[in-house]
Amino acid sequence: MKKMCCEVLEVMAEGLGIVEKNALSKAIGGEKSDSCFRLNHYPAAATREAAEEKMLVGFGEHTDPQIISVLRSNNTSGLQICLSDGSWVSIPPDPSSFFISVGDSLQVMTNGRFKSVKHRVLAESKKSRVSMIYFGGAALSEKIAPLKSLMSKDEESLYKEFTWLEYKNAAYKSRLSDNRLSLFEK
Ligand SMILES: O=C(O)CCC(=O)C(=O)O
Ligand SMILES: [Fe+2]
Repeated sequence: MKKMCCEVLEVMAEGLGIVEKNALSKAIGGEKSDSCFRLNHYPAAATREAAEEKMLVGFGEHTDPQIISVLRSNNTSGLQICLSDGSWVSIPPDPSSFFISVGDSLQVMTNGRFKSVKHRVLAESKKSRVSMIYFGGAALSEKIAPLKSLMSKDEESLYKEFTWLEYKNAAYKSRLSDNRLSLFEK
């Protein structure tokens, strides 16, 4: 999983025109990277009507605080992402693909060029959902800041300086749905 995260981040760095291939991936490639793996289980809604009528939330809306997340489920729907106009879009399950999302830390490292995606899970199916997610995070002491090699002349960081430990502590103290990055915006 870590290798896949690094490869995706290397492609993203290339797409941003950064010369140093591992400029983004080195934060999670090292031994001290604070990455973790999570399994979620969402029991099925009792009936399809219950799922449709009550819009049962299995995992409330949030952004992931780490750099990047890689997810796969047991081919069961439920995951939705929020578009910039506030509408929710269902992500079709795909047993042969990984779903990759940008976390808050990557938003900061790219000074807002990539945005962390707000998502949630609805228990909308009669089938129970199991998902597995690898969260690629930086070392606890690592400064999360825009990459110098990416910033144009006169461009300023949109964020205050903080370490991954500071952000993680703040994120876990806040409510899931809070815009947790706003605490660190300048
Ligand atoms: O279970 C899912 O599909 C998503 C869960 C999630 O967003 C998370 O664990 O951060
Ligand atoms: Fe998430």
